[in-house]
Amino acid sequence: MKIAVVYWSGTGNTEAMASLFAKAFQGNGNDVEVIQCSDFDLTRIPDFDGFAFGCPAMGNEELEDSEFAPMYDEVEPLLEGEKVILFGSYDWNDGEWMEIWGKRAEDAGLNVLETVIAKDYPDASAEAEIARAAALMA
Ligand SMILES: Cc1cc2nc3c(=O)[nH]c(=O)nc-3n(C[C@H](O)[C@H](O)[C@H](O)COP(=O)(O)O)c2cc1C
Repeated sequence: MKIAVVYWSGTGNTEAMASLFAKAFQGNGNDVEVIQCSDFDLTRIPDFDGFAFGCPAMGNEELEDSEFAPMYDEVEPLLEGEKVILFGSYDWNDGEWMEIWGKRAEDAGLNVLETVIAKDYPDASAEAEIARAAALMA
């Protein structure tokens, strides 16, 4: 498969998760492109068979609103039935933003294979969770 890993990261934690996803996808024999969200738009969708979108909890349990959310709002309606994994880092809450995001994506008809969250920088257990989730993209 050709997989796009599309992410936003302010302080590098979600970026580290994106790198771990890329490594895991590649280890499973996929072609991977890691793309900053501002470089991704709807014209790129046909290039890929699967998508991993990464964004930390921002605002008040929200997606980052200046770069990630505008991109995601544009592409989500065009991803019906597509395989996606959603991931991101958080800190002081309990991951509610990802529950909201996952439900939103399912309601839009995306095939959400898994959601993965990491508190701050991804630790060894987050890395294992990423490897397990990445194997679902097949
Ligand atoms: C403006 C701002 C808003 C945030 N809002 C939340 C939040 O609503 N819930 C939460 O658990 N963490 C929140 N955080 C913490 C970040 O999600 C956390 O630091 C995360 O690891 C950042 O990921 P990054 O390094 O990929 O930018 C916020 C951080 C910032 C700077």
